[in-house]
Amino acid sequence: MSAVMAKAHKAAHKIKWRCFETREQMVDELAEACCEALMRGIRKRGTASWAVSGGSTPKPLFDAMSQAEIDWENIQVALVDERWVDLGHPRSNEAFMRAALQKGHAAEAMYIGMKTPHATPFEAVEAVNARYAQVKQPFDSVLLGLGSDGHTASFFPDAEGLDAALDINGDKTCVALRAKRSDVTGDEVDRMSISASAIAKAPHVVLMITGDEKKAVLERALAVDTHLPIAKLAEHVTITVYWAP
Ligand SMILES: O=C(O)[C@H](O)[C@@H](O)[C@H](O)[C@H](O)COP(=O)(O)O
Repeated sequence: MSAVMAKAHKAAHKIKWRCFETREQMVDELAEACCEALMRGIRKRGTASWAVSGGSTPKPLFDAMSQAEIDWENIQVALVDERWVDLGHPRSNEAFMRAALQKGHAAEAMYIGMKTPHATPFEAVEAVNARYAQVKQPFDSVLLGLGSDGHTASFFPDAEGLDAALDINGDKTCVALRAKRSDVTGDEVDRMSISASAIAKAPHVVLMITGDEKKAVLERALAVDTHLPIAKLAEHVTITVYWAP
């Protein structure tokens, strides 16, 4: 690749890498960065909001954050995205968030989930946006994850609703999607997600990933598979990647 092309490639996304030798080091640094972003929000406007993802990767970060002595009483913790299942379902992101984070000092925060009694997220989207209108916007910090299929938040490749979800000029905080069924989605193809435009307004957006496979997925998405949702989001949003083996 020529130097000019390499530069053009580089300019096409706004990803910053922070690579660590161990997961413990990564979690320490990321917890500090999230605390700083939330405290900055509190200093400026009295309250802060943190949008968090499900998945297995954030668990140690939630453990660390639950012990952080920050002003949790003035912090709202909301979901980045949700599978359209009830709180009692084993794959509920809200249940995971509450079990992993709503303890220790972080028990004092206010927690906001996405699921409503509506049959589908498309029917629920107005109600969920009304709920999220109570959450401080823009989010002071957004924690994203990455799937092996290149999805982040609930921006699944080829999902119904994906174009609206990725519209950087969109005016909705929350959007409904229906993913194509895959090994990654499992049965839960119906989704609610915060939108790319809501993520883009946040001053602190991080993507937490571990292991060589996820790193390779991200590198390939940014360089080759640029149609994948994570690459599309990174065209418009400055995202700091926290990676450890
Ligand atoms: O709603 C979901 O389907 C999950 O939350 C999902 O988006 C998850 O964040 C990624 O697939 C990464 O998952 P792991 O952290 O388990 O690898």
